[in-house]
Amino acid sequence: MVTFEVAGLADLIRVREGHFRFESGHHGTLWLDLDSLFVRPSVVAPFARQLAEQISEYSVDVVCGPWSGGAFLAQMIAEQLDLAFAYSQPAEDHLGTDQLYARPYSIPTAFGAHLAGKRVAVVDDVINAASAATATMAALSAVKARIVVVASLMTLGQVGRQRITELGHVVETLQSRDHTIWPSNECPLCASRVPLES
Ligand SMILES: O=P(O)(O)OC[C@H]1O[C@H](OP(=O)(O)OP(=O)(O)O)[C@H](O)[C@@H]1O
Repeated sequence: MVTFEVAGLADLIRVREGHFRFESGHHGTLWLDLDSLFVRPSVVAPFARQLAEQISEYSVDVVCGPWSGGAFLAQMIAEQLDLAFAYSQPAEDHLGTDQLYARPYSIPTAFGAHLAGKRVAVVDDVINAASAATATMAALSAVKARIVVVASLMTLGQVGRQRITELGHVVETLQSRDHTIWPSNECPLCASRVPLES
């Protein structure tokens, strides 16, 4: 079942069980309600501080996260380490399909202009399939930034973490939770005709 390594973080995140399709196009059984995580920044701040400590080992210039949860966390960590901040934004379309990793992200021009040659930490509140994190990494590469670490408060399962590792990057996290995800054509819930949750 669940192993939460950092006391208290679990209490901030409500988990729903069911049959879900994620931004990556994968299907899986857990949906984390992250919308309320940043309602009170002072509650998340101790966890952000702990992740900031891990990131500080990598001589980072800029902390960058995908909009929106990753960006909120990136801004907190950038402030705590007195570093620059940037965020990536997802394309408006490319939602709700089973095609894997189809949603591109981009860096807003005002932030991208300062990223060439900089050492960047990519942070996300949660890494599941790593759709947001790896699309952010591609967007950072497009503006010639150098990714030196990828970090999250929590990783779910192995698929996303493995994808980042295969791209040659280190993942730092505070805690991990089991989660199995599948491409839609391998999803046992689809095979059992369990409807997707909205
Ligand atoms: O590793 P992944 O499979 O990409 O999943 C993790 C992403 O999902 C959540 O974002 P969400 O899509 O819910 O958008 P939000 O941050 O705007 O709530 C979370 O904030 C991560 O960015």
